[in-house]
Amino acid sequence: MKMRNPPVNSLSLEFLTELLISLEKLESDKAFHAIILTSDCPGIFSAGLDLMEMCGRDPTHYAEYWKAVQELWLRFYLSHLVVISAINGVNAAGGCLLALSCDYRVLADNPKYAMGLNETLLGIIAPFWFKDTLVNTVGHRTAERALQLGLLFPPAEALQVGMVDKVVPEDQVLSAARSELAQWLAIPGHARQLTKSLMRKPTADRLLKERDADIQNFVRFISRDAIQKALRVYLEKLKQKKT
Ligand SMILES: CCCCCC/C=C/CC(=O)SCCNC(=O)CCNC(=O)[C@H](O)C(C)(C)COP(=O)(O)OP(=O)(O)OC[C@H]1O[C@@H](n2cnc3c(N)ncnc32)[C@H](O)[C@@H]1OP(=O)(O)O
Repeated sequence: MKMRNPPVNSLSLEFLTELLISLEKLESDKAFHAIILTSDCPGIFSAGLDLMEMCGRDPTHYAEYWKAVQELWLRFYLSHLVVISAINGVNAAGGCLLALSCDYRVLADNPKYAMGLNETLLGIIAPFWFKDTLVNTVGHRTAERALQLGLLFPPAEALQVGMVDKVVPEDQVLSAARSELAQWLAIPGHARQLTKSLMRKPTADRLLKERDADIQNFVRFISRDAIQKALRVYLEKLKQKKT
């Protein structure tokens, strides 16, 4: 599955919906057993959630958007397919969450390709299920430091903390993901799927139980004047970087 939403694969509502439909199609076709998730945007895996979806819109839109974000995470996190990410670019916040929801992560060895949950740098907060997904991957202490500081880890550090499983030269990201896949596909499917569910269901259930409250909380938070201002300032900084 190659993500293509130029220029930065930001996860707009439309793009989230496309990803969701693609995933559902693959999951419902018995011929498919695995997905390699990668990017078609040079140098960028994903810039995360689309800030334009969270800025200057009305509460109904925020609620619709957040429901789609939740849905995509739940589907990827609990997918019965083997999902491996071949991370071939910088990967921030919501994009990093997508990669963390995969079963295995291969990252291209380029110092520019940092990844992490950098929400605090924008003046916003990673929701509890972003946090849980990170804790499940790197452990509590590393996650606590990474989340508070909004750290984006370059490849060597991402490997060291366990945010990714393998770092390989850039031209080998896909082949390394394919080689890894062979090992996962050699395991009896039902045993692997049930084990995945056993490991992940408690984390997903936390959100499933509180889904509506989580949406309301997001809408309240993102609608605050101070948060809207912080997002506008951040977007403006991104634009000024060019001049
Ligand atoms: C309880 C409440 C909880 C609230 C939780 C909300 C959770 C949010 C999670 C998120 O995912 S927030 C998004 C975090 N993402 C980032 O911080 C990444 C921002 N982007 C970048 O750092 C850079 O763009 C890049 C990815 C490193 C790429 O750099 P590059 O120099 O190649 O491109 P740019 O010139 O910066 O960007 C091109 C173009 O795209 C726009 N853009 C970039 N990122 C986003 C984005 N996330 N959403 C929307 N638009 C984005 C950027 O503004 C440029 O636009 P222009 O019109 O061409 O100037």
